[in-house]
Amino acid sequence: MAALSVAIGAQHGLRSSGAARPAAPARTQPDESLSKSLTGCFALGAVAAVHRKRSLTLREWRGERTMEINYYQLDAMKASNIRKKTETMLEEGAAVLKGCAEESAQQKMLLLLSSPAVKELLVFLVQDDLTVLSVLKQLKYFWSLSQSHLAILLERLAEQLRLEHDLKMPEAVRAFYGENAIHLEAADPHGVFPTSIYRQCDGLTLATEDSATIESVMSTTITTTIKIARDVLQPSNRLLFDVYKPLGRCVAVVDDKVEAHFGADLEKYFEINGIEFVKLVFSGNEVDKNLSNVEQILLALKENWQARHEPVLIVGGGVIADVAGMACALYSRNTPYVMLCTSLVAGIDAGPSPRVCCNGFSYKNLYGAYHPPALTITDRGFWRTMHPGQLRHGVAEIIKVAAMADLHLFELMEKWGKETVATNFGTLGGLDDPAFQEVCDLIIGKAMEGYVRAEYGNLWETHQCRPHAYGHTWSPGYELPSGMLHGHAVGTCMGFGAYLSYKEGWLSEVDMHRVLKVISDCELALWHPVMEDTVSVWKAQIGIVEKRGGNLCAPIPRALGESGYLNSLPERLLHQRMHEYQELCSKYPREGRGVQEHSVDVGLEDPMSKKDSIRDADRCVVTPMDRVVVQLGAASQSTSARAIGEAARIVDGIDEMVTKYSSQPSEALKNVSKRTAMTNPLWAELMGQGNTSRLMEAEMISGQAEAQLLQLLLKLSGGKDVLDIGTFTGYSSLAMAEAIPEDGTVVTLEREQEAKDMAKANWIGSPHASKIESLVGEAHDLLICLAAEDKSFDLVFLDVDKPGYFGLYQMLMDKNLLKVKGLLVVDNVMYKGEELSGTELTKNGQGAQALNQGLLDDPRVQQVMLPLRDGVTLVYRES
Ligand SMILES: C[S@@+](CC[C@H](N)C(=O)[O-])C[C@H]1O[C@@H](n2cnc3c(N)ncnc32)[C@H](O)[C@@H]1O
Repeated sequence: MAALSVAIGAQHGLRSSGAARPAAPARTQPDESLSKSLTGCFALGAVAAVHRKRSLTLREWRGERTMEINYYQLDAMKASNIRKKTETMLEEGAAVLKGCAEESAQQKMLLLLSSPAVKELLVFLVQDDLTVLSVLKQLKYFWSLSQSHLAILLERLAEQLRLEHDLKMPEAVRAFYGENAIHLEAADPHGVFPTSIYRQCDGLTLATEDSATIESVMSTTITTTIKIARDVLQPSNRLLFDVYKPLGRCVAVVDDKVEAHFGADLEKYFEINGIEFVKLVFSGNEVDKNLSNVEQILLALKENWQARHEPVLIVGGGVIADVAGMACALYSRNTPYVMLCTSLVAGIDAGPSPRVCCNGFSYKNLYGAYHPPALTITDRGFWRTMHPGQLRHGVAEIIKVAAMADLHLFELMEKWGKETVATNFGTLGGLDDPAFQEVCDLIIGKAMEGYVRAEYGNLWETHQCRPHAYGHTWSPGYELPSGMLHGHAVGTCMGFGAYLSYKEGWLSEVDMHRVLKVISDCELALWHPVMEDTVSVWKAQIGIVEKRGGNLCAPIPRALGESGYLNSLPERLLHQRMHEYQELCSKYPREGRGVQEHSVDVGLEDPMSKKDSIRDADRCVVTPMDRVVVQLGAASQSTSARAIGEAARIVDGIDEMVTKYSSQPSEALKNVSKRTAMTNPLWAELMGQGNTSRLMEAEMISGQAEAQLLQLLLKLSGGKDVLDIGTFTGYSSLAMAEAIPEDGTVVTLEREQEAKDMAKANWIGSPHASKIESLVGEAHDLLICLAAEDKSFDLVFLDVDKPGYFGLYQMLMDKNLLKVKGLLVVDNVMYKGEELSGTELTKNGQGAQALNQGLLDDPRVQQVMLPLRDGVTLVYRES
């Protein structure tokens, strides 16, 4: 109903906000089907309003099947008031429609909106009784899409009436609705200027009289709909039509593998329905579930002028649901999306999940947000193209819900589990058996309902009584090393949980075996040899206790279909129970092993082979110490993330400590900071290439400690003619300029004009800036010029591309650019510890090594290498 108010506001030029676009994409013309559906929509609203049962199923009303929804009980008085008004409106509306049967849809709508009974009801709903409005909003979102989209259609129609047709709304009618819109600005801004029709927020703010203390309590309402449907891509199917037709277009993020099978069907659907379709295809592979993929999606959305109120359509399985859902959470801080699930796991678990996420630095789901879809559609028709092994492992998620929360579903799985697996859930067999088809839908619907009931009631995961974590307590310790598909790992852990429940005296022995049997019947694993390493399983338990806020809180069935939580399992007992459980599994078919239980068995890569070393090595290695951390992580995959994080903290701490206990830089030098560098396009360019800010900071800016060293060396030596090779931010030039006498000079060389300009800007304000002479060009060419001018220097700081180091050094020596008794300071001589690690050297590593060796071989110099940051060598020229 909030959107209905928008429709009314739109008559008066009050527009709902959306992203500005260069040119508005062509919008859909309202068609005749609109006027046909009008009467139905009004009737739907009427029945909803007066229906006083606590629960109502759509099946009762429209003969379709959907989940049962609980509604608020309406106050009898309000209901009868609405009923009266609605009946009057229906009568009057029907008469209006009858009297203008030959008119256009626009004309019909105009007449309807002008009718006194319609006007009265619409305004009554939003103005006189906001409680009822909120109830109707629930009904709108949870019951019938056609009703909710009436509101959007009204807005579009009103806009078109105003802008594109000669049909003018009479002033009196416009004024009537206009007054209502003005009222709403104060009473319910969501009703007149919404940016989202799926979310609302409210806040209660209290303050002391002097406003010195302000307390606020905020609340959020998120609405969502879940549909189990068939033939969603049949052009006659209304589900996607109802969302996107009123908007005029659909921007979709599609999994690349789904695109191969269903891309053409998707295009056809939107084409036949006259809806502009923008298809963005992205990888749905676990290995690509990273932040840069999220960024790519964000960019694609921006390039297509995605507005924050248009739901993005996400088509695919669990990975694309996570990654594209994450992009939607970030895009304009929160953009709605519709999830069209094409895999079993997505269809009952990841798809409607309120959690969206991506991996980072090799940690699974390091980044994430809570952002449920506005609409989730599960159509098992898509599963016919799934690899049977992929489908099978998804079944574990159904058993999980069944054992923990739904005995009826559990019994269905006992009876039909085998057959659903064998037929890809009725898509590769059993097609001509309507009863079996019904069973398949029922199983999916029930599993979905269980999931939604548990997860949406604990949206922010603010407590750990999560039945859905059944099968996820100990398996994280061995899933990755085993190479098992997730569902099989969950299967083993569910079996173990059922055994623990039996040992606790919760499940009877018979029921415990029922759980094990259903897992086994569905050809999922109960046991895997990797579990013999019970020490790893214990480590996993420690990790999970940490994750669950200090509690084990392991979900296991208390009875079949009922959740319980085990909060204590001492180490010795865990080892013992694991051995007992192994023995138990050995008596099951296949000795408890699953069918096609490994990722490689279903054509996927072994996740271990793709598991990049612990901290995204290439990006994080800046200094030799960084290399130590990476080696530590790579040495043992079982090294806990915490230990590696601790090592990283110490390594980072070394730099911090050196900085802390060295003399502090001048204010001018402080200004030449990382932030200054970040404003430069060079920074953006390097970031675009995937470098991190840490890399930029450490590699490109001569750090504070090095600057202090340069200053001390100059003060000690009394040098006043200085050459700085590699200007970049100008930090080292300015540091050295500060340390030389008034008549001293720093000549600084840089290949990039942009860097020179940035450095110059950074020196403004320093009284020492006048000592700096800045030259642009290749260092090699500029050295030739300087030599031709007979220039020579007391101190040279060399800090450019490493492959050129040795050649430049030879020029400095051979052309006497470095004075005898002068000092050369060279940065990055350890080059990220490449030589130390014994790995193949990069060109930069080779460049640093060539210089190091060249210095050793040159009798004219004496040098010392200092392990400061990335290694600094001091070279004294003796002859
Ligand atoms: C490591 S940064 C220098 C950092 C600088 N000392 C500071 O304090 O910000 C290296 C700079 O040298 C420049 N450069 C690299 N190779 C060069 C070459 N062969 N000739 C001239 N400039 C070069 C790069 O463009 C970059 O700006």
